[in-house]
Amino acid sequence: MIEDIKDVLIDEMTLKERVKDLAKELSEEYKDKNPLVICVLKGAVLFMSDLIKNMDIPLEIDFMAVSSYGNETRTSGEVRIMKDLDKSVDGRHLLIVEDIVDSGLTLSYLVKMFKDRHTKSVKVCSLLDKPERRTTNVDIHYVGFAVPDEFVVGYGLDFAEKYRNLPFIGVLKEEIYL
Ligand SMILES: O=P(O)(O)OC[C@H]1O[C@H](OP(=O)(O)OP(=O)(O)O)[C@H](O)[C@@H]1O
Ligand code: HPA
Ligand SMILES: [Mg+2]
Repeated sequence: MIEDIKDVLIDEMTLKERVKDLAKELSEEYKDKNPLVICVLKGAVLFMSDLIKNMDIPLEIDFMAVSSYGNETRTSGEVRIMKDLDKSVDGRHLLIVEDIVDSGLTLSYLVKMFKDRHTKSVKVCSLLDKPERRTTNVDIHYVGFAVPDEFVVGYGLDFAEKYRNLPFIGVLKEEIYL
């Protein structure tokens, strides 16, 4: 797989350090709120796991699967709920954990949906933010790293379900997807 990577954007050590810093900030913000921390599958699964391991506060977790990219490198423009939450969000402080915000479509859809479900608060933590690609405005309260307008993979992020298990964030060679 490494031969498909044009360059390593964020290495494993840098990821680990930044995730620890984010976890510290979030622990402060949510120490008395028993947040429901929602992992947006599949891409956020590695980030979520490392993040909550470093959060030394009471919290609960749940999972949501949405899909908008399928096997492409551009959003389909349509967000599909593939798996909804198991738990009620009524009166809860929600923290949505994402791997990347690109066009903003996925997240804006989720935030609106949760705000309509009588939550106490809804905030967002995304490992990556790709501001150059934004087409739908959405607040991201905690960001790991801003990335350039390149298709990135690794640490949970995929292209056609591949590369999620790379331990770093890398830029995929164009010839792989063009
Ligand atoms: O800001 P957007 O343009 O909506 O892109 C961001 C979304 O796209 C990816 O999900 P994908 O649809 O690839 O599903 P996956 O997490 O299972 O890979 C990524 O995990 C985000 O959820
Ligand atoms: N990589 C992987 N999945 C994505 C990306 C990306 O750069 N942008 C939106 N979903
Ligand atoms: Mg994906």
